Amino acid sequence: MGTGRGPAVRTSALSKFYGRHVGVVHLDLEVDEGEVYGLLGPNGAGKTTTIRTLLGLIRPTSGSAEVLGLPLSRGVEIRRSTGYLPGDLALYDRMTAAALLEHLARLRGGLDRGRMRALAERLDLDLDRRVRELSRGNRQKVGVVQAFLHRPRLLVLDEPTSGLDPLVQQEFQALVRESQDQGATVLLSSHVLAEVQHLADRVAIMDRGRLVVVDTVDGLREKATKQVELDFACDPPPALSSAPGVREVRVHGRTAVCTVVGPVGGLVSAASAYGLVDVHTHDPDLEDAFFGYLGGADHVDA
Ligand SMILES: Nc1ncnc2c1ncn2[C@@H]1O[C@H](COP(=O)(O)OP(=O)(O)OP(=O)(O)O)[C@@H](O)[C@H]1O
Repeated sequence: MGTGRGPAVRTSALSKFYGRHVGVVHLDLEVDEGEVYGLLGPNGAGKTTTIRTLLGLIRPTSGSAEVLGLPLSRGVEIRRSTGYLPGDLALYDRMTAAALLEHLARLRGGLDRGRMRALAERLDLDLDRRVRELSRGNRQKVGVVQAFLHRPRLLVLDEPTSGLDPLVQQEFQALVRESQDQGATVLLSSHVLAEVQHLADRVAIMDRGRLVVVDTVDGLREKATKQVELDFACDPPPALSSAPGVREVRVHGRTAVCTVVGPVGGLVSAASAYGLVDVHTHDPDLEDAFFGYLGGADHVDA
């Protein structure tokens, strides 16, 4: 949840069309200062368009937004106070990682060499290699270091863990948490639902340029569908399909697999009158919420 310090990002009816093509439509977002906010959605949902618009890198077709209290027309100042990791990271590749990071830091007004070395060490990045010699994941680490290096008030991270191995992803998550502890706001776009689930206070789900829902991770979880497996001593009773929250029942021998929204208590007490032997539930993750909200649409390829 937010900290009540007011929004770090606020958009009002923000729309971006690329000619006739939809980028984002009528977007009303509010990210509180100090919160980690997840932007989730399938390919083409408009996450990158939203991010690039907020940083003043592309102009909205209509609507307005404020980032750190500044209107989008003050993009240079917005970018100076922001650590931005683009999804399509392109780096000067003739320099060593250290030289490139020093160069980028100077453009922002100064380099904390100790912090650069510490971040590189945590992410296991060799600063002395030329960028073009680095693997894709190691280049991504250079992108992560440059985003966090100047301890920005706002971090905007577009698909940040793409290409990072699981250990480095854990370190990245620790970095996000530390930044939040130090007061930073973090806007994080991702296809990796598990990553957002562990980091985000709130999540916005986008689809085809539109905001589908904004909720806390717990709120999404409550509304998500979950699978409940009920084992019976004899054939499962047909009455299960009319129990509270049950959306679907599939029967395999003496087991009924029920798709349920909300608490499972009603289903379990209905089942207990019919020789219920055992219950297994699978805790829903955001993937279930995601599919629930998008109606299980098959265009979702997250
Ligand atoms: N430069 C452009 N010209 C035309 N259409 C564009 C351009 N950039 C983005 N779009 C379109 O805008 C829509 C939103 O794209 P965007 O890149 O913002 O989505 P995304 O959620 O970041 O997707 P992904 O997860 O694939 O990166 C898509 O339909 C895309 O085709």
